[in-house]
Amino acid sequence: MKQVDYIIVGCGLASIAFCEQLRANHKSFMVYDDNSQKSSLVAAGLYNPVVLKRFSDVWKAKEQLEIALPVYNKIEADLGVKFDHKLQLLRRFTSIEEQNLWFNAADKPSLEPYLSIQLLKNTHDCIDAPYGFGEVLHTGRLDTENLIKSYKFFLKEKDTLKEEQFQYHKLQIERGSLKYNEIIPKQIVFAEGFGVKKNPFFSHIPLNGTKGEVLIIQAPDLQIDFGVKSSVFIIPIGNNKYYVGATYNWKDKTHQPTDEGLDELLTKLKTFIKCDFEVIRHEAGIRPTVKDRRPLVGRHPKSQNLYVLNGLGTRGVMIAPYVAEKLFNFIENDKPLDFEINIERFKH
Ligand SMILES: Cc1cc2nc3c(=O)[nH]c(=O)nc-3n(C[C@H](O)[C@H](O)[C@H](O)COP(=O)(O)OP(=O)(O)OC[C@H]3O[C@@H](n4cnc5c(N)ncnc54)[C@H](O)[C@@H]3O)c2cc1C
Repeated sequence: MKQVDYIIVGCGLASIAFCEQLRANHKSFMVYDDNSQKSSLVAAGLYNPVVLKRFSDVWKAKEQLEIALPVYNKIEADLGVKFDHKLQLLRRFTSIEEQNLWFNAADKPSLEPYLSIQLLKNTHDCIDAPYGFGEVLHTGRLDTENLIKSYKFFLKEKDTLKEEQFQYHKLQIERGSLKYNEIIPKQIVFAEGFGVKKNPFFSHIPLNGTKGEVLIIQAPDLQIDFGVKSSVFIIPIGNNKYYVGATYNWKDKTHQPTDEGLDELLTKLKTFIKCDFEVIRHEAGIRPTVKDRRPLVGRHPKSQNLYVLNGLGTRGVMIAPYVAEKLFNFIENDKPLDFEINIERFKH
């Protein structure tokens, strides 16, 4: 038998952020991951404090970035791997009206630090952008695939990762004590993303799930070192490769990439990219989205030592460290959870 402070189910962005809380506070833990969900792996990993469709601010963007970036930078330092890449991000305008909306938004105090008031002209032959671009400031890309692979390796070396399915029916709960196979944890945090749908303890939480498909393309003539947001994102990832994404599908909950997804991405991409390219990867994942667009964090209504950390939606990179800190302080320091992230907000 092995006693640990925590079991964590899942090894995506939510789990990694919570593990970092545990490491910082000298708690022992064991992580289970079965590779059943792909959201964190296929994510573009962008962190960007502005909703670029409507030019509005992202919920608690400043606070989240202030917490998130030091967490990722600490992991980089501890693991000796670089994941956080600063990225210049340009919003392609499609009309004069859109340019005007941008400059109006840039006047708002909450957006002023993030929207440059310079109109950038297009100087690249391979891009069609007659109305130019606006630059979003303080943006970057977390290489989530590299982060997760490296983090799993790091956990494995410390014998704190089991690459297997957590089987809910094997969890024994007796008079408040937990036992799972040979592990006796004080608490369990479930961070399974869309996989929580199979979790009998938290299957009631209102997680919708939104499938997203993405492409990696090879485009030697494109030669850009900045990201462009138009009807889709195109983001340079090195060696003439670019990440293109993403689709939003609320009905299909499978992980398979589809012909429809491919068509949609290519059609949108070709509206503003004018050079040849080759698709070298096509992938899909399910974002753990929630109707009110807020995370799902909290304690099981009956079993006091079971917790959930989920609902990171379309912005897991920025939100994960923020909610992980909130959950840790709730469990260990009795700090109440904000109503807007607490699963109790859905109690009737
Ligand atoms: C196409 C796409 C693009 C995106 N782009 C961005 C972006 O640019 N920026 C951004 O911030 N966010 C982006 N996101 C959203 C982001 O990916 C999510 O918010 C985030 O990854 C959710 O992380 P998670 O850890 O909650 O869930 P997941 O990443 O789904 O991780 C859950 C983990 O739990 C494991 N698991 C589940 N059940 C079990 C079980 N029973 N036993 C063991 N393990 C289990 C799974 O294998 C998985 O590893 C994107 C998502 C998609 C799909």
